[in-house]
Amino acid sequence: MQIMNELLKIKNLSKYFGGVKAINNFNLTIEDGKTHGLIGPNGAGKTTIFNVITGVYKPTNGSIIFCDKEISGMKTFAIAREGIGRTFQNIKLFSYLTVLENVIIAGNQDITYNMFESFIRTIKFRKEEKALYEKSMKLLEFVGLQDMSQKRASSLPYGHQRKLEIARALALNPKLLLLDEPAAGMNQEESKELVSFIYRIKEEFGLTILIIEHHMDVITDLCDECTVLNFGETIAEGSPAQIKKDPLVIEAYLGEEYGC
Ligand SMILES: Nc1ncnc2c1ncn2[C@@H]1O[C@H](COP(=O)(O)OP(=O)(O)OP(=O)(O)O)[C@@H](O)[C@H]1O
Repeated sequence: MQIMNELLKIKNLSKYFGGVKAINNFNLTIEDGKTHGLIGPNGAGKTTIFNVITGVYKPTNGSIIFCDKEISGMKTFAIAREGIGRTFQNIKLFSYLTVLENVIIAGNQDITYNMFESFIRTIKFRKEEKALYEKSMKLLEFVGLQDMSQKRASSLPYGHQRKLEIARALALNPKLLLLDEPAAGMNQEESKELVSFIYRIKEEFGLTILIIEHHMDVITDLCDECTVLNFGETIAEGSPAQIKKDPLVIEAYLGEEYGC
């Protein structure tokens, strides 16, 4: 029997905002190399799960083990350094900086020189700056934005801003990538293109992916497994084909047209 590595293990996770139980006793295991979908109606708690995993919120209860290490309660930058990158439902970029500067800032964790070394421009400083520039340009090339490297981030069309956000997440050298509704606002053709793009990223960077998405076609095409949430609790888990047949999921989320 093949033994898979558990990259992420969430145990009995809860996050309450006053009386609102945004997540209640949530459990999830993702094996290395898999793509896992997180779906459910608006307000089900999906983004809160991303925010707790990435340290934006401290959990009320529970544990998050990433690469055999407890990360719940750690600061956001420390969690990113452990190897978790993310994109946001509402794109978050430094809109007044250039496309290249946005990626360079995200990749800053590779830098080891100190302020004095940068002030006198030591060989170490110049070497690391060059490496960071080259890495950032390579990432931009990978996502197809190399010709726009000097443009302001805010001037890019929406689809390109999404790709820039992914390049920024990749600059962190993640093992796990969290994608929050990457196909939001896309038509069917654009979402198909996004699916191929995500497959390409996965292969090139050897990533494991947790994705929140309302487009069921994207979930079906990409995910090995999915978890369906409603009111902060898991109502179903399984392959996309299994959950599409689940009466609870049809009732709470998908509606009758998905029922098989
Ligand atoms: N900072 C906060 N303060 C208070 N309540 C919050 C906060 N963040 C989220 N919530 C509440 O937690 C619940 C889950 O919200 P969350 O944004 O995680 O849902 P979601 O499944 O991501 O929804 P959507 O699909 O609309 O993005 C909602 O009731 C929301 O109002």
